Amino acid sequence: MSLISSGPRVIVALDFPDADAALSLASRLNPSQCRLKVGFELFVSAGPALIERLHALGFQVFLDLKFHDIPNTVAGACRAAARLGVWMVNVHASGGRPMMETAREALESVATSGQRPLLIAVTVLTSMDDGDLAGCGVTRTVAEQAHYLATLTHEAGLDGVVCSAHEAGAFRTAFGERFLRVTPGIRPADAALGDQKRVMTPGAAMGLGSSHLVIGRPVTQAQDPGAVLTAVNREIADALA
Ligand SMILES: O=c1ccn([C@@H]2O[C@H](COP(=O)(O)O)[C@@H](O)[C@H]2O)c(=O)[nH]1
Repeated sequence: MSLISSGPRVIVALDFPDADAALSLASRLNPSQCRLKVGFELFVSAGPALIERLHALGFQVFLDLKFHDIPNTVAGACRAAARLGVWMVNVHASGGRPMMETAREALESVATSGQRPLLIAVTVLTSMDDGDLAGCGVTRTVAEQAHYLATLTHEAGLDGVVCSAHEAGAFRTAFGERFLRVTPGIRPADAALGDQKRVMTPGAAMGLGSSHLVIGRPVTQAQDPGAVLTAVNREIADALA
C-alpha cells in the first residue's frame, strides 16, 4: 500500500460547530491544496454524513478522534472509521502498546484490496510544555516523553505519530522516512499562537522533518483561506526544494 508520499502535505483542521460552516469553508478550498481533518466538535455535531459530503467534494479526510480506551473498544472504533473510508485515523499512544497493536490488527483485518486508513498515534499534545506534563505527574521532559511514546508507536507497527515539529526531525532519524510525522502547532510567521505552545512555521517544520502539517485557525479564520494555503504550500515547496 502506498502510505505517504503522494498528495498534499497540508491538513486543514475543520474545527467548526456544524456541517454548514465546515462545508462552506471546504467549498472555498481545493483538494489539490490540502486534506481535511474532522475532530471532536464537528464529528459529534455532524456525524458520518459530513465525512461522505467531504469525500464527495474530492477531499481525503483525517478523522481526528484520538481514541484512548481499552483495546477492544478502540479496535471497534477503528473498524467503524475504516467503514467510513477515511484516509487517516488516530489513537493516543499513552493508551499503550497492546491497545495500539490491537487497533492496527483491526484495521488490517478490514482492509480491502490492501487499502485501509493510515493509523497514527498522538505523543504529547502541542498545547503542552514541560510544566504541563509535570502537572500531569509526568517527570520526563516533553522531548523525552514524546520520544518514548513514538518508540512505543513504532514498535506497535503504526504508520506514524502526531507530534510537534520540534520532535519531527529526531523521529525521522530514529524511525525512518516512512514513519509519518504529522505536526499540528503550525503557525505562519505573523499568526496568533492561541493555545499552542510548541509551534513552528510551515517552512521550518518541513525543513526539520515534518511529513504533514496540520493547520486550523490560521486558515479557517483567514479572510482568504485559499490565499493562505497557497502561501503555505509555496513555503513548503521552497523548504523541500
Ligand atoms: O497535539 C495536537 C494534536 C492535535 N491537534 C489538533 O490540531 C488542530 C490545530 O488547530 P490550530 O487551529 O492550527 O491550532 C486542532 O484541531 C487540534 O485539535 C493539536 O493542535 N495538537
